[in-house]
Amino acid sequence: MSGHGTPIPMTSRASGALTGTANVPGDKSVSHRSLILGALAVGQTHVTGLLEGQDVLDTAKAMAAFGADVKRLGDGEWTINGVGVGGFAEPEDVIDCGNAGTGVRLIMGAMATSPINATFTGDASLRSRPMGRITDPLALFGAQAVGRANGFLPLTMVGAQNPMPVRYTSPHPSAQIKSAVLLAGLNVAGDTVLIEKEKTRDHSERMLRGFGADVTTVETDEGFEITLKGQPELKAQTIAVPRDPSSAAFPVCAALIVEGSDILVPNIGLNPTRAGLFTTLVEMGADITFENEREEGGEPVADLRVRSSKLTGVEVPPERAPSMIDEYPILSAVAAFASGKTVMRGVKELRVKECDRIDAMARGLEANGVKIEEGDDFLIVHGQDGSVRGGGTCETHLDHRIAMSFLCMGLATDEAVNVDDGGAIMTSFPIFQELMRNLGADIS
Ligand SMILES: O=C(O)C1=C[C@@H](OP(=O)(O)O)[C@@H](O)[C@H](O)C1
Ligand SMILES: C=C(OP(=O)(O)O)C(=O)O
Repeated sequence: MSGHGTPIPMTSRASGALTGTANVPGDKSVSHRSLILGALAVGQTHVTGLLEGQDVLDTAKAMAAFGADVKRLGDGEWTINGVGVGGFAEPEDVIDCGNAGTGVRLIMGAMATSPINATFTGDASLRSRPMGRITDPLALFGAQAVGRANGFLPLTMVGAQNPMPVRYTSPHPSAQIKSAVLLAGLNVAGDTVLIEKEKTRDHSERMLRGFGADVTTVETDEGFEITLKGQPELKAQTIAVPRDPSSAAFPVCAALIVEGSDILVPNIGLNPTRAGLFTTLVEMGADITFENEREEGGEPVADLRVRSSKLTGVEVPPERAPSMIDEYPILSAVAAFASGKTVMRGVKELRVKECDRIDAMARGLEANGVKIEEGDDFLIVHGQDGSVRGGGTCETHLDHRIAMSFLCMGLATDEAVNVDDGGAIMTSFPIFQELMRNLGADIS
């Protein structure tokens, strides 16, 4: 688990052209959901391409603790023999979700409508992230969260004895809130309805349908209204996890800023609720081509060919934020090399991720000679037109995306860029350093 070991300082230096193929790991969101839905299904779910990052491994362990039979057959290949909706057993020990907000929040939802109790914890980062956004809607089903006065982990979820279906309007644009409510609704007779004002990633809806649940989405004046019919029998599935666009973002952005680069990033999931970064990069003048566009397992997929490019700052439309929420750190790093300002507004959700990502990016960029402006829900990066000083040490606060963003930035700065701790990279992209070095990146 990240955050419990000794810090791992890392450094990146100006590198020659990046070339070759970047085979990034499986999608983290789809991997968590494959394990959780597999555990709630009847029969054996077979998964290939599962991300074996620590976040997902912690979810696999948790599903075993709730009674599913979870087995690793080989690299990324897993089976889950599920217990069926309503079949979760009470775990004998604390569920430690490590660094994973998605893991803990979705699992809390999945168990909240069963008459069992479970105690959840995580690392220092996860123990400082808000859980009220999940425990509040789960309380409407009849589940109770008991724990610290500030609502942070550790906490015990006391599952509802007689759960009631819920109609809930999410106060934040969050797929984790939506997913927790829908997963809780599985074990409740009647319709559970979740309304979101802005569309967030829809992997839960797609995968629930794939497992046989009745889930409908309609657009109304209030936003997107998602209805799940309770107590379905979920049927085990065969799942090929697409590769993670949020991980692809790092080699893609590195290739854009390192002169002469030309790389291929195959098989990337391009679900429109996830692909906002690529739209933004193309608007900035990025030379990205989407080759072999196709559908795999119900998700759009393409191979990305990326060549280094001269970029111009843009104003990112705030309504695009949910579709690229995890990509603002790497976009901020790339924006430092553009000409002109890149304006990112409507991004206050960044303040409650593995760390306060607006603050972490702002401080790290300043330490490397980049001018920024920041506010409660915005960050503006003043592009240095291709020449960024570097030379700074960036604090990563147990946040994988902050670490990888600054390490990519350092591949094109005048002086080396240091991060104080790259340990958290293991949570989502365990082969990051090896993959980047194979492309020619100087990261040590
Ligand atoms: O549902 C998911 O798989 C995720 C949802 C997002 O979080 P929020 O729901 O908090 O926006 C995202 O940041 C996270 O990396 C994965
Ligand atoms: C925010 C992230 O993950 P989580 O919320 O699952 O910790 C992320 O991976 O960028």
